[in-house]
Amino acid sequence: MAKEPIRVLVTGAAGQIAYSLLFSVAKGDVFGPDQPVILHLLDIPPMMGVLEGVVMELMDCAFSLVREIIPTCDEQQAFNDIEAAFLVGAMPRKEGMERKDLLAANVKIFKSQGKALDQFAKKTVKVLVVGNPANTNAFICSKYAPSIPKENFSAMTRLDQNRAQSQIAFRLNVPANNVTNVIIWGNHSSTQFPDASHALVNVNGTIKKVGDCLNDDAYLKGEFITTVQKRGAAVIAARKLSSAMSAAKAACDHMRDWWNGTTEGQFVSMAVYSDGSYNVPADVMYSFPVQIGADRQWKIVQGLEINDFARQKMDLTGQELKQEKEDALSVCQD
Ligand SMILES: NC(=O)C1=CN([C@@H]2O[C@H](COP(=O)(O)OP(=O)(O)OC[C@H]3O[C@@H](n4cnc5c(N)ncnc54)[C@H](O)[C@@H]3O)[C@@H](O)[C@H]2O)C=CC1
Ligand SMILES: O=C([O-])CC(=O)C(=O)O
Repeated sequence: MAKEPIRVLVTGAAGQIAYSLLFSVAKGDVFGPDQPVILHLLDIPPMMGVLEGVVMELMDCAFSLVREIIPTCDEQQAFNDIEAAFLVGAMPRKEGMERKDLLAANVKIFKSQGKALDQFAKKTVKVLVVGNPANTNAFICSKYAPSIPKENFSAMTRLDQNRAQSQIAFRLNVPANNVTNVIIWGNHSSTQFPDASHALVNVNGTIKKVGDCLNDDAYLKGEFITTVQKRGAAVIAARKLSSAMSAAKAACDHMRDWWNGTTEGQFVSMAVYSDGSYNVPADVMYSFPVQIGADRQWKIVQGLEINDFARQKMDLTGQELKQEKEDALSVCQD
């Protein structure tokens, strides 16, 4: 029997990331090749002309899964009855900025959209925040949507995970998906902790520890971490625009795994509501390794060994999240 269409929202729909993201969602890469979608596309009034062009192109792709396209600048219409939301719409940073410098400009968008989620979306909606500073925007969004479980909100650190996985895969000369279980801890910022100490690699059919194959502790504790931490800034310096194709790919990977579940024995990183696991701060959106079942509920992977090196890095990024949260709460009170 044919599936009923689901309503999927993409905000910032006239922007860079959405241009790649919409293609993949419409093609069936996220919700499955047999899942029809009704696309809700939100942007601000001055972008409605550009959005019209995006709608034309989506139509011209002749995707069979797209049942309806709703371009709008009205939050009620955008959030009405949605089952999944990609909250991308926000200002991107420019060269020389940290992502938290966007907080004052962007966090109010997520306060308003939290309220809209609360009022109009399905209570089971899965929300992925991409707009920066993503963790703290997701925290605010959830705070203003008290009728929706906190577990339904997440922020994107999958791009960091993909970057980390790819750095290792190129170094070991294996395909990117042969590397698994790299972890991103904490904030999607330059304090994040990319951790390869639990990572595995499939070498000609044999699963080995990445650390044993690379045999280069100095790299994994040094250049590997800083490359991933600074990759967003490096893309901006080169492109004069922030990453878009790779951000869209990561958003698809994140939502696909949330919707369909993770592969047995593997975990992925998502910034989710922290319960204080691993003694990191609670009540912030902290990126953890998670596993997801067919019920679409994520669970933080427990019991991983944390050494002193990791402890210090996990604490540092946790402190930054606590500070960002305080700053965001005071912006929202204005
Ligand atoms: N979490 C992550 O890994 C990543 C996050 N980002 C962030 O994603 C965000 C979007 O990036 P781009 O698409 O490159 O930016 P962009 O500037 O190309 O597009 C953003 C779009 O959002 C729209 N917008 C602004 N306010 C809005 C509102 N209240 N409601 C709906 N739409 C609104 C703008 O009009 C624009 O069309 C930025 O904050 C960027 O820093 C980017 C890459 C990776
Ligand atoms: O660096 C930026 O501002 C955009 C972003 O979040 C990333 O590429 O990771």
